[in-house]
Order: sequence, then C-alpha cells, then structure tokens
Amino acid sequence: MSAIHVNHLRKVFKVQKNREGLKGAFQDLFKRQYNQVAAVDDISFQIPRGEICGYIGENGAGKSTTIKMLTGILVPSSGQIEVNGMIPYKDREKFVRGIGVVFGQRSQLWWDIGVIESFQLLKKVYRVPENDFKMRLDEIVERLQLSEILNRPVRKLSLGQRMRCELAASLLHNPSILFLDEPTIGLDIVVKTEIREFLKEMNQKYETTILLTTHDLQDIEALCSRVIMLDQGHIIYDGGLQNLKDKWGKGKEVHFQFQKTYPLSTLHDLTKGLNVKWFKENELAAKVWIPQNEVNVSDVLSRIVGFTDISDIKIFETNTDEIVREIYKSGSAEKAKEVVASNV
Ligand SMILES: Nc1ncnc2c1ncn2[C@@H]1O[C@H](COP(=O)(O)OP(=O)(O)OP(=O)(O)O)[C@@H](O)[C@H]1O
Repeated sequence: MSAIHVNHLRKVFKVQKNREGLKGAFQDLFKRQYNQVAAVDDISFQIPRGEICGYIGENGAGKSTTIKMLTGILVPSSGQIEVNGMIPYKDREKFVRGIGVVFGQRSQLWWDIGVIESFQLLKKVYRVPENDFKMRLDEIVERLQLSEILNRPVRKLSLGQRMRCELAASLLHNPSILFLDEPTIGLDIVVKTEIREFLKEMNQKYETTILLTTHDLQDIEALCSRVIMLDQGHIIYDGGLQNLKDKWGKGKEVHFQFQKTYPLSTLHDLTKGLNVKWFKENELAAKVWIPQNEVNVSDVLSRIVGFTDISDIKIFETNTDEIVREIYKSGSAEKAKEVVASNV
C-alpha cells in the first residue's frame, strides 16, 4: 500500500472580483462578482512508503494547496486522497497522529513559552506515551543539538534554531509521513546542510516517507530520488531526478586555461568529428560545449591534453536549476526537451 495516493485531485477557490473605479466599488457593495481559480487541477500520483519525493513549482503553482489537502487542512473540490490509508479531512484526530508537518513560513510552537513546554504540549495533543516521548525526545535533542535552547522561549531563537525545533516538534510522535513546506527557507548553508543530513537519517532509520516542497533545488539534489513538478495546478513532470538530468540536461562545459594562445580553428581541428562547440573567452582561455549523451568528456580531453599547453581545466556539470527553469518556461517537460535540443 502506498503512503500517499492522490487521484484526479482538484481544488477550486472562489476569488472576489473587484470592479474598477468608484462606481465599481459601489456596485461591489451590493452585488459581488467572483472568479474561479483552479489552484490544483486534476493531479494524480502515488508515493510509496519510505520515499523522499520533491514537490516543486514556481510561485502560485499549487504546491501549498496540495500539501494543505494532503494534511487535511483543506477539503478538495473533487478527486480522491488517501494518506496512511485514511482520508485526511475525515477522522482528524487519528489522522494527525500519523503525520508530521513543517511549514517553513509558519510556526507550530508557542511563541512565548520555552521550547520544551511546547514539546510537552504537543505530546498531549498527539497522546504520546511518556516512555516513547522521552526516548524520542532524547534522540532528537541529541541529534539536532537542542539541549542548550530547550528552555528558551521560541521568540528568542534564531531562524536556524527555530527550524531545528520545528522539525523536532513534527517528529516527536514518530509519524510515518512527514510533509515539509519550504523547511530550509531563509537558512544559511550550514543549517541547510544539517537539516538535510538529519532528514536523510530519519528517512533511512525509520523509513519515514517525506514529501518536500522547496524552491531550493539543492534540497532536491541532496534528498530526493524522485521529483514531481507542478505548473499552474498541473503536473508537468513526475519521475527520477537523474532521468530529468539525463534526458533534459544540456550537457557539460569544459573551461581551459592555456599557457599559449591557440586560435579557435586549431581547437576545432583537434576535436574534428566530435559534435562540440568552442568559444573563445580571452587570449589564453577557451571553453567547449559538450552535448549530453552524444560526446564523452574524456574523448574531448584526450584530444586537447598533450597537444596544447594547459595551465588549468574546469568541468561544469549539468545544472538542475537551468533544466528546471527551462521546463517551467515552456510549461512541459516534453516541450523543454525540444527547446534544449534546439539550443545545443
Ligand atoms: N485561500 C485561497 N483563496 C483564493 N485563492 C487561493 C487561496 N490559496 C491559494 N490560492 C491561489 O491558488 C494558487 C496556488 O497557490 P499555492 O499557495 O498553492 O501555490 P504555491 O505553489 O504553494 O506557491 P508559493 O511557492 O508561492 O508558496 C495561487 O494562484 C493562489 O493565489
């Protein structure tokens, strides 16, 4: 049985239309007009137990609306959802005991009381037995290095400290599914790395299923084997991250720093027969563009090294950011593939 099962899910919001001018405002007072916005428009997917899946999309794509439906905060307009074998907006008490949620922009901790008191309250909310709570708390406090800040009120914590406490709070009841909505937003790279390591560990140790919404593709690279990409309420890609790179990656760029000047024609001659493109950077530097799956970097290097005097070489890998941006721009993974192919 999958941890999350979503079938033809839709959420339509009714948004008030504001008519223009004073007359319009007056008319609005008596007769309101509304627009329908389909925030999530007929999406289907399944997430097996123990998977970490990235859920990405541009602002307004419908990510948070999906997470809110999956966690039972919003009721779908149509379609079916099953999370942990339950319908999230029904049987709330039982349902929330099986999930953990972190909204990076909102806190589940009480602002003015000590962190440990918030944890004690959550223990009561989730009805966690004392022994289980103690074991779990000890493990998480040690792993996330929270002992120094447990007695501080949340309002006095730095963002990084607060996010570590939010994660701890979401895991105290040992949920089998964790929903993370922008968990690393605004954090520095050190805290981001710590959080990613911690999540990886929890997933491996407890087989926690994780659905992760983020704008930081480094989160996805570090954690997810699968990514679901959303655009205007529709799924435009659902598959492996490596597959995305293999199929839609633009290729590699190798930058050469030479000790002498080599004209472009010489570099072209050296790589004759290989489908690569050379660009001159300055008198002593040039870069070569190597399309994915067509030419091996080692073939190019073997033709250049030994025939030229090189002082430095740098290889730039496929950039996930660029692939994803291209896909967002074109609105579908298939179209992006065509765009990328025509650019190479
Ligand atoms: N309560 C609401 N009432 C009306 N419209 C809403 C409501 N919540 C979301 N929307 C609209 O639904 C669409 C999707 O919003 P949602 O917050 O799910 O996007 P998102 O992908 O999470 O964006 P972001 O990355 O900016 O958080 C947007 O057009 C938004 O304006």
